[in-house]
Amino acid sequence: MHYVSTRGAATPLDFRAATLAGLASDGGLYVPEAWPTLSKREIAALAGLSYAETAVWVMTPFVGDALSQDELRTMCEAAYGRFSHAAVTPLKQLTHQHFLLELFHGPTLAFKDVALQFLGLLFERFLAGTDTHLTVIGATSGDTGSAAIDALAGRAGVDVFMLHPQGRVSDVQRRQMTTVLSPNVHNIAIEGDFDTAQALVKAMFNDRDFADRFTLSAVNSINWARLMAQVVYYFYAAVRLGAPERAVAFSVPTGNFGDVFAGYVAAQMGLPVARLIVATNVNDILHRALSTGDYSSAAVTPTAAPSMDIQVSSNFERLLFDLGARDGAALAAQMRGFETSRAMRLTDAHASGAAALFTSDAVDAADMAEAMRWACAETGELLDPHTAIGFAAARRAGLPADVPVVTLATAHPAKFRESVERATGLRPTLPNRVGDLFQREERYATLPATFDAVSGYIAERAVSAA
Ligand SMILES: Cc1ncc(COP(=O)(O)O)c(C=O)c1O
Ligand SMILES: N[C@@H](CCOP(=O)(O)O)C(=O)O
Repeated sequence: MHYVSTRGAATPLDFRAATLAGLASDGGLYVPEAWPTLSKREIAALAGLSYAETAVWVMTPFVGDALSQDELRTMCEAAYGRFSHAAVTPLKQLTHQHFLLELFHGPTLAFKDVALQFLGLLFERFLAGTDTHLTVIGATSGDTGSAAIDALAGRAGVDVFMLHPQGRVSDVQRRQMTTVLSPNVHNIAIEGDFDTAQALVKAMFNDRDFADRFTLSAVNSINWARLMAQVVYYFYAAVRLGAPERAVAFSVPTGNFGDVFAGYVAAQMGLPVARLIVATNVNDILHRALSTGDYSSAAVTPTAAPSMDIQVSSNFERLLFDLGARDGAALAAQMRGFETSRAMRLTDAHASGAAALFTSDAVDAADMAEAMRWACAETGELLDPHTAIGFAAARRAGLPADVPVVTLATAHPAKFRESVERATGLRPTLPNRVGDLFQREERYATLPATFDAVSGYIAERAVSAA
């Protein structure tokens, strides 16, 4: 399997090289040269398999010969062995039609652990026996950062520099990052929003001298391996609800469009997906794009669902590439225009292709709180603000009653205790596994949101390849 860039100009890479590279050298994102498919019989055979074994079968076609199947199995067992629930991502039924897929039983209590526990092991495996030292740079609106740090802290051959928007993540999210004091972990609070942090990360990748000097790599969903590992839980949930004989809909709280793009990949692989509901908060660029064709970015509004406070959704580029006949040169021109004007209109092919699978909705603060109250009163479940947005969109999507609708529960409610308590009157308790988070020492730098400040800080601390 080879990976091509959405902007068409970078050399195609195999799985190992694409994983280590993160972003393509032409500024695009890697996608498989073609979607592998699973037959109906192969999908049916996933029923009853453990999560780790499901992951082996879903990821094998993407990995190609970069790992033997036994190696892949050992890595999946180790990654998912760290989850606190035997099912890894359990399904919970809320009503006749609605289900929650709980993705927050990993070490840092959000869905990012599902991919990052695996990615940490992949980096270790691919670096073993080489003298390469990776400088991982990432941007987080709260959850990717802690999951990546948990997966990479103390690992040989890797330093991680994680940028978060100062004051715009919850206190639990911040502490999960800043209390990890391993020498290879470097937290940076930037004086700006998540979009600015993500743009700085991309700018450092696009500075080829800098990228080569420090052997940059990515843990955000710009890294294909992240998305590949997220495809697995769509299969895992759907076969439990009757796939491949029955189509299942998913409602996905969305910011950077990575999680829901993984659902799109599952559908391309042959999973019968009735609908993908893209649920945003008031930072609704994706809802506007999918409902009106207007992909134009406004200033980010801070909300109670801070991990989705995003107005430039990096993985949307992957969808545009696939729906636009994989014309990298045309997309590169379109993306350059967007980078200058922060505005873009979807083509007819983009709009009609997206409409075939995606529905979208933007959920405001009042409707989010109402979804939390309803779930608590009627089902006894405490939803975190992101999950509540997905659930609100799922309930008002109006899908036929015989279509099961699975809302991805992307974070544990205790990560957002204040918001949950405000809506429901109940304060979720932090699971024991996060321990004495509020007693630990914090360490992070605060920097202006400029390329020079951040790249200079990294250059002083990262290991140079030269
Ligand atoms: C808890 C939570 N829910 C939803 C999202 C949105 O996911 P994505 O960025 O993949 O669209 C994020 C951030 O990525 C998150 O941390
Ligand atoms: N919500 C994310 C933002 C980064 O998304 P990613 O999936 O591209 O890593 C976060 O919590 O950091």
